Amino acid sequence: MNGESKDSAPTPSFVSKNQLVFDKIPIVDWAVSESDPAIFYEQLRSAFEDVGFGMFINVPGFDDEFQQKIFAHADQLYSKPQAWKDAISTAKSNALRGYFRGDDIAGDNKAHSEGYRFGTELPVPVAQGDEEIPFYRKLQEGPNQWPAEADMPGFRLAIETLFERYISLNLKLNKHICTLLDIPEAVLDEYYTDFVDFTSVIWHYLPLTPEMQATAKNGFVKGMHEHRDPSTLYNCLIQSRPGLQVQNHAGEWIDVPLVKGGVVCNIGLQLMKLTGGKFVATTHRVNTLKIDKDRYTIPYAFSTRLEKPVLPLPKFVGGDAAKYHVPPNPKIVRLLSIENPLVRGGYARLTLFPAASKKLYPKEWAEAKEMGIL
Ligand SMILES: O=C(O)CCC(=O)C(=O)O
Ligand SMILES: [Fe+2]
Repeated sequence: MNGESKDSAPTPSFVSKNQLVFDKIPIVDWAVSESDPAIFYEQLRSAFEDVGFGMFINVPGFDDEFQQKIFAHADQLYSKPQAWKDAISTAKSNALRGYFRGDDIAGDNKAHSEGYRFGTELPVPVAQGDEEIPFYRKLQEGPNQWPAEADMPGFRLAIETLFERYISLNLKLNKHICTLLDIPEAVLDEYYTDFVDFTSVIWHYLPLTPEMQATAKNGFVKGMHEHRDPSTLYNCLIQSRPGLQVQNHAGEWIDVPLVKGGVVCNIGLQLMKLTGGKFVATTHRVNTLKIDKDRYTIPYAFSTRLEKPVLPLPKFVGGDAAKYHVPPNPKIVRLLSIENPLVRGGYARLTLFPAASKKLYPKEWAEAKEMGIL
């Protein structure tokens, strides 16, 4: 049994006393946000408080036709020869921008996926005098590696259009979250940088083969390891096929369905902390056993200010709102116990992209292994 499956087996201590044991992902209908706010906010509350995930429908700009065009670009990208993809490898970018494989790493961290990572277009950080640039800044700041336009006509424009639409969704969702929590919008704004700092990946999950099937443990073949999103308030994602699973508060894995034109949004650990546990960051994974054809997903999240410690807001101090939610994965508990938000954020990023970070940050990767967070 490998470490991952040991961690994913439900243990008797992982039973929530006060949290709804959900068996499906709530629908949040953006179309009723204006016509019937009471219904909308109840849907949003249930998604973020009871489950930690919502399937958002009727989000402007995310219709199925648009999403299919984006997935066609992803399909074209991943159909390119391996050497072409390796030419834009994350191995050339300290900020882990570009292409990487999740399956060229041995052991527990091997995942049946490849990815292409983006962030805010920024220069590589330059050291002043004899100052050392810390690893968490190197991981955060740098330029993207776009493919040549002639190789992938229209790709950059389409992906940047998607990012613009995600920005608009995030800005509106921030407002709705503040309304739901009954806090001024400025409170949330303080956790963001002055410019839009974001992280996004185009994931390609490889379809199940008999060889992969033979490695199944506890009904799981690793597309992505189980985790909670560490360094974001929340995350939004479009998907071309099912495969994502969310762990309910009794330890069972619930499939996230494919809803055409839907956007999956889930709470990250930062927002859980900020709300004293009122909003719940829920463990999730991608199970290749559920994937019979190539699956593409594109998550997108605003990054929070690296240096700003995230503590429960005054109205959530005391944990009255906090539900009893025992994190099931000891690796996540160890990650969360790192005090310094900068270092914790850096390690969090390493754990999300182990295949890419092992090569670029061997020292920090070995440390993370040693600390038991990888
Ligand atoms: O691709 C998916 O379905 C999940 C991705 C995810 O959980 C992540 O990027 O944090
Ligand atoms: Fe995630």
